[in-house]
Amino acid sequence: MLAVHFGAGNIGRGFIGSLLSDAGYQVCFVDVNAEIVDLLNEKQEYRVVLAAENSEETTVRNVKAINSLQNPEEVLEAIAAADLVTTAVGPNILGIISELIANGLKKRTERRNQPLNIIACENMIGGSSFLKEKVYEKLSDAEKKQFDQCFAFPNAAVDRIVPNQTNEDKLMVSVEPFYEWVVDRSKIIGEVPTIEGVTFVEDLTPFIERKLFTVNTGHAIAAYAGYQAGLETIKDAMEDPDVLRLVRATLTETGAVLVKKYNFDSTEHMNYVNKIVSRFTNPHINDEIPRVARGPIRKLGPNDRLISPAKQYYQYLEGQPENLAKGIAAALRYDYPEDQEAITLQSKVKEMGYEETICKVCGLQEGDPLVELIIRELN
Ligand SMILES: NC(=O)C1=CN([C@@H]2O[C@H](COP(=O)(O)OP(=O)(O)OC[C@H]3O[C@@H](n4cnc5c(N)ncnc54)[C@H](O)[C@@H]3O)[C@@H](O)[C@H]2O)C=CC1
Ligand SMILES: O=P(O)(O)OC[C@H]1O[C@](O)(CO)[C@@H](O)[C@@H]1O
Repeated sequence: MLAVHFGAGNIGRGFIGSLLSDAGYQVCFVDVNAEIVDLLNEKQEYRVVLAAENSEETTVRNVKAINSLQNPEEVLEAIAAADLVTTAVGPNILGIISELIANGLKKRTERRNQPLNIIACENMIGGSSFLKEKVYEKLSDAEKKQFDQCFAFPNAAVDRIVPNQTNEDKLMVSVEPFYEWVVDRSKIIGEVPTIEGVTFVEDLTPFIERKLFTVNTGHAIAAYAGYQAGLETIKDAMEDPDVLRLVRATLTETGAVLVKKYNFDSTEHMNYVNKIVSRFTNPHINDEIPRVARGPIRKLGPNDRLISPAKQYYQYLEGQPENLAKGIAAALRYDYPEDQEAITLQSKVKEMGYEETICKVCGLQEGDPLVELIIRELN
């Protein structure tokens, strides 16, 4: 069995590639990082080490890689032969890889009539659906019909903290022990793949919202508030009483929305929140704030981890999401000079002021109570 995985980065090697290899797939990574691609082809294996007391280590074997900049034709061949395609490249890159995926799938339809699932493993709602849209933009109406018969893009939620790696062994990845990979079974075409560690569910929405509005909201708040407090790592941020208080208060707000919307058991949900807060404070993980804060414009988007739960707070509850607004204000102030989105965000603020920036970046309307609440926090 062959799995073609786009993105041999932290989550690609440290999570998706590792589970797929354990499930018996040969994993063919596709990446633009020549050093990583060459090393993967040279060694054909890499180490995954658990960031925990016992530093348990496993070796992921039977892997290879293609440099999509140098050998795009090879990528098309791999897609034509694949039993599964997955991605972990970042939401902004999905549009870029969609051309190769479209062409690979076209090649496949010329060769064989075998169904294929393409699963985007990104921190976003509807990642695979978005990738499908981008792929379909490149097709004729007849090709779209043909693709509908053969290919599916089930959405997924992936959760494992894999910080940026600074190991001497460039392929080795240090990962937290916890992981969760949930896939929308209702959209799978053909046989449901057997991958230990993947949970297939009929309705993904509660899972992805629970994950995005808890792990990712909490992490983002720790990062943006921690940055404003002059701190360097998530661990430092979580040790700061003010940041910790804000993270917990925010997760109480998102938790209240989730419990109301999905009828979750509130005690169980609080246990989930506590587990996540303890993951953020894992002493074996050195997670720098700029990694977790990266891409503030994306993270401030209307359907992402900060604005979406804040909007839903008004929909499902009484009162206002005061703490989410504090976190959003910290995100709007994020000015890390090595983050291109932070630079763009700050130039928008300079040019248009906060109100217009919030409306444009967060997709909110002037006069919306959430806009007013955020502005209050910024003053
Ligand atoms: N690191 C983590 O803990 C988690 C990350 N994610 C999600 O996984 C995705 C990837 O994140 P990370 O692995 O942390 O990032 P990363 O930066 O470590 O990995 C991304 C990889 O994609 C590659 N890439 C960039 N452009 C490409 C292209 N055009 N074609 C093929 N490969 C390309 C990069 O060279 C890099 O190796 C993101 O959507 C992130 O939100 C989800 C859960 C956990
Ligand atoms: O990968 P993104 O969306 O930029 O955000 C970083 C987030 O991803 C994670 O790496 C994994 O969920 C978290 O550590 C963090 O909340």
